[in-house]
Amino acid sequence: MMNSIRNASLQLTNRCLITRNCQKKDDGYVRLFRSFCTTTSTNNKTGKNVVEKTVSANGIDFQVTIRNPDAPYPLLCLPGALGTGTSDFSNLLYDNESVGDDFSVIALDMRGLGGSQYKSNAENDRVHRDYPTNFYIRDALDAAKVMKALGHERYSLLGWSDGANSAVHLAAHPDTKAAVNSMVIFGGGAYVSQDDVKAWESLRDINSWSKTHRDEKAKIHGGLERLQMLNNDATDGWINIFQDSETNGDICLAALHQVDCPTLVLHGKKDVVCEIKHATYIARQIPDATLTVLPDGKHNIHQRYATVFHELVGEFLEQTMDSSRMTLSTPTTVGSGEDEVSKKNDDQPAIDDIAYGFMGSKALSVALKIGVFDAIDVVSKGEDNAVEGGATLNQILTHCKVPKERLRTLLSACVALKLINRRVLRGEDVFSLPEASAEQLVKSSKRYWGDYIVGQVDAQFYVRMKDLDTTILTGDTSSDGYEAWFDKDPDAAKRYTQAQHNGSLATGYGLLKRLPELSQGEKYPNLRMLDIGGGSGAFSIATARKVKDADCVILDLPNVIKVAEEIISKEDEQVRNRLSTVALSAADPGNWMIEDESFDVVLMSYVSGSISSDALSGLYQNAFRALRPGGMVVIHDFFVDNNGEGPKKAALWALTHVTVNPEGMGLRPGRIVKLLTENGLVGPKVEDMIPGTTQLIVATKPKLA
Ligand SMILES: C[S@@+](CC[C@H](N)C(=O)[O-])C[C@H]1O[C@@H](n2cnc3c(N)ncnc32)[C@H](O)[C@@H]1O
Repeated sequence: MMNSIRNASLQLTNRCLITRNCQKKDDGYVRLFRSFCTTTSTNNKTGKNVVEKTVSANGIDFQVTIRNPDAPYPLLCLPGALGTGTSDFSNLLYDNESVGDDFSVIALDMRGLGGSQYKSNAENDRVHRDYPTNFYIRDALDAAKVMKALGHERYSLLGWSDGANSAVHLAAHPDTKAAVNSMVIFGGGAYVSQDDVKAWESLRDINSWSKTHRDEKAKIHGGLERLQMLNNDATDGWINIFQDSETNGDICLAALHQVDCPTLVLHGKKDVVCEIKHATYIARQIPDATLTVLPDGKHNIHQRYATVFHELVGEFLEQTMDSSRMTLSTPTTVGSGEDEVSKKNDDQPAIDDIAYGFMGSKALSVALKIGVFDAIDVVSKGEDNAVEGGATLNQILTHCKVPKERLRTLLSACVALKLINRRVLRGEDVFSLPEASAEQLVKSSKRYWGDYIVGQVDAQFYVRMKDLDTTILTGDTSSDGYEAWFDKDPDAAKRYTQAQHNGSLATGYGLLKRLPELSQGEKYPNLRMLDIGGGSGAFSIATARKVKDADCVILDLPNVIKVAEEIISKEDEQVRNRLSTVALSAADPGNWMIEDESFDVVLMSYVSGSISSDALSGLYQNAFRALRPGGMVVIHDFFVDNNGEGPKKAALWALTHVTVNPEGMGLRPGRIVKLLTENGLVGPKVEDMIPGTTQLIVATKPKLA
């Protein structure tokens, strides 16, 4: 992943032109160009003006190859691992149809590679290509310095594979981001996993690569021996990023959130070197990003589909070249053929669905309350039921005590909403449940979460949403935050907490599956977890049930803790004994009563949006204190993507939450990642939890040096 060598069968372009400006020696190359900005000019076969320059920056003589050096808009191109400017971007540099004559394509050889192998002002003093854990950032800062030396204050960026990762850092770093007008990245990855480590190890020996690929790279790097050495170092470097407790697998996770230039993420759907999930992830985390997928593309889309690639990149650069910001967001898929560029039109809003949405929500909660779904389930499973797999209106009536005509109207609404199916049998309506309703809306089902819909969504938030207009305008609510609400109204605390329980229990089991390190015992042999804003204790209960010897502390407001204790008391003794509670407000960071460095995991599920944004940093600081070195913070919540466009459910939940906590933060991963890293946590990773609804952020407290 993240490098052009992982896929040994990768088809390389045959236009590796690096040797044109280097004299080959037995161990590699010696420089032809020594002084700052030495230039040699070539008119290649296309008639385009391509020059090579040596530029001194950060004590190294870097080689750049530039197409159209006098064009007004510079585009800095960063190659993949063990690639060079000319080997990786020969199409952009030399094709007749590239990205347009307004752009000056500047392809850089990274330090220690290709033509950038010598220190400035020192005869034949070689630069060793090493891979410290911050090498992506170092490459980014090198590249920015080169552009400065070339006189470019502002430019666009294009990065492939490892070069994409460095491009992200360049566009995110506080010292360099102002220079970046827009960015195109493809084939890059955001993080390293154990699977990546295995894959890299399997390709450490260059004899495992295809001969063509090995020979191409050997030609660039001065022979097989040096190539093997470089590949050993690169492989160790990538693996170190995974193993190091500071980076913790973070290639550019935290940096993504700091990128604020318009970004085009391109990816080949069939890329096995860097899977499409990285591109999807990156496009969601960069606030102003759009993702375009080439369905048949692999890792080398810029070579295999050069024409389409140039069109897409050229169009994007043209739209962003005057640095007027544009909003790009809709993921698009383009045809695999070069003539098939087609983009989806933006969907139009379903205004009537939105306007009538409250009616559907109410239909669902009333149907739950009067037991319509349970009735259909019971009747259709009854042995003496003459209507196979369903229930008639009269049969439902025997369970739901409401007048027939009104029940019929309610059933019609539910059928229209697809909550219930209708068919006609012997002239009579027969109602049945679609799979989702049977699973989620019938009380006896394991995945039932109707309590939450009725007890929280309908009884509490539906009512509060009536005041949203006032709250948005003035910040006034019927109670000021959860603390005041639940202190004043213990019944509300009880109802809210009970309603949450079932749904959160299921999510708690889901979390254990998602984060196997919680349950496998290797990382945390006697897991100790602090569950801040733990509510009913659902996540802790799920953990204590599933993880032998796990010990969980549930922290919440006093009236909530009373309910949690009731719920815990119903657990088996061996589970109950490993659950304890603390009644405390997490919104008061100064009044923290938790022992330092006593937990492996601090969980905050649906809490970050429940307290005022002013208190959030203090809460994360306390979470950091509570963790042992190597321990992790797990934040689960409704996050709106950094670009503020959705997911819809998260965006609507955030709005609803304003009616309880008007001083709360509109949660976006980037904002939370920033707060976590400011409070000392490292390697933050964001991923989906409940698809389209909630996300998870995991970050680690570094181990002691
Ligand atoms: C939506 S519930 C989530 C409960 C639980 N974490 C779960 O996911 O099931 C939010 C919880 O945050 C708690 N909470 C809100 N403000 C709090 C505060 N200042 N201190 C402690 N807990 C708080 C609420 O009482 C409530 O239990």
